[in-house]
Amino acid sequence: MPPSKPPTKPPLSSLISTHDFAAAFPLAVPAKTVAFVTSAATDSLTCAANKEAYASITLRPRILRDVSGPIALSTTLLAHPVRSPIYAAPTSMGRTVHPEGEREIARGCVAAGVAIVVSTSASFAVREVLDVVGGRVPAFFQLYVDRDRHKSETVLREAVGAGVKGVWVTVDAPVIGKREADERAPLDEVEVTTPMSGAQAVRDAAGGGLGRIMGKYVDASLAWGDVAWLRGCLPRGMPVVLKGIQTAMDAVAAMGAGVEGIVVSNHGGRSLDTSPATILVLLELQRCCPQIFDRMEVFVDGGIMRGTDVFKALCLGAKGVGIGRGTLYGLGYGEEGVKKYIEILNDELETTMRMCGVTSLDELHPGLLNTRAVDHLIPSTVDEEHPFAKWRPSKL
Ligand SMILES: Cc1cc2nc3c(=O)[nH]c(=O)nc-3n(C[C@H](O)[C@H](O)[C@H](O)COP(=O)(O)O)c2cc1C
Ligand SMILES: CCCCC(=O)C(=O)O
Repeated sequence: MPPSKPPTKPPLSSLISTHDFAAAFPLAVPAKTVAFVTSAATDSLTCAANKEAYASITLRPRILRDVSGPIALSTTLLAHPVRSPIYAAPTSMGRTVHPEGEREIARGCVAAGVAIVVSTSASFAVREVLDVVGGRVPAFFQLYVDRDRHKSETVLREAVGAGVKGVWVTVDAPVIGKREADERAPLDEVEVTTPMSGAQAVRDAAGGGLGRIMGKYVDASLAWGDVAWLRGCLPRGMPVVLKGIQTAMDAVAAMGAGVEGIVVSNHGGRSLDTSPATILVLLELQRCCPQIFDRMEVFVDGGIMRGTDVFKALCLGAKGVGIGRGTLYGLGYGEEGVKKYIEILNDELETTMRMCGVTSLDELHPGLLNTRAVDHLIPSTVDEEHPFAKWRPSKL
């Protein structure tokens, strides 16, 4: 028998859903890249829960409301106009997927008219990515704070100088999560450098985990008081967003710290396994601290695979919806793939809106959802009366 030919990736024209992109990804990139991108922390329960929780919330479609007119998906993110609330969440080391990495993601975002968030651990310097953007869509900078704060200050100066519209500080990864598939996959298949963090991909005694090795610079001492330090590094008026809020208590604390936005995120389940699905955290914020939605922009990411998922997040108050792995699945097909991935979600969102009797984003509200199946999972208060807030370890 002749050796069987390795399967080749299907043509872009044949992909019609985000699931098609996810299935094609392993055929488009090296095995190490698949392990790095698709892996999640320990048992991947949160990664799965992010998706499953969307399925547990059902829609309450309204009928006979003349939805023949155009659908308006355009909105603003931190006051910057975009064609859709969907944006490219920050993802590191884009060159593991495509030689042009984040620059190619940027081209896809420009073509789709959506915002991009550039990671500190991008494969290109922030200016090289923003050169591609050319001011045509808003670009934000995701900051991992370096243990050497001078390095962070330099990177922030470069990001501001390059023209980013805000800084998103990641707060759900004081250390990088334990991703076993990434740890096990040999490191020698990919060449990785991250110019802004200056990290080197060198295997160590713990394994070949790209995320862990490249994330060693991240400062675990980061604390609430550092919001003032960050403000001091930025020009007046530059928005600050905390990425990785997972409880109403911290959402309220973020409001108290005076930031302009938060991202409800668990890093796509890559940080702490068994942390709650992000759509449930969004529901918790609606129940426990609805005032925050008037004071800050609330974004969400994690597990979004369908227009109905986007719709549910927007109904629960999200101003924007981030796509992490999906952007990289699209990147497997270059700029066109990124654009198509976003447009598939836009099309599905439009269909969902018409079916639910609405034609513009400002008509979305929680009443279009039935959350009964998950209500028992939602903590109901943020104050000290809450049993979790009172809980202390009985044995120290
Ligand atoms: C390969 C990969 C790299 C990532 N790198 C970063 C990063 O550098 N900074 C960050 O804040 N989040 C990072 N994330 C997390 C994403 O911003 C986002 O929170 C997450 O992927 C959303 O979940 P989803 O993949 O299910 O869409 C990364 C995610 C992936 C999959
Ligand atoms: C560079 C550190 C890790 C990047 C990251 O955030 C991720 O892989 O999820």
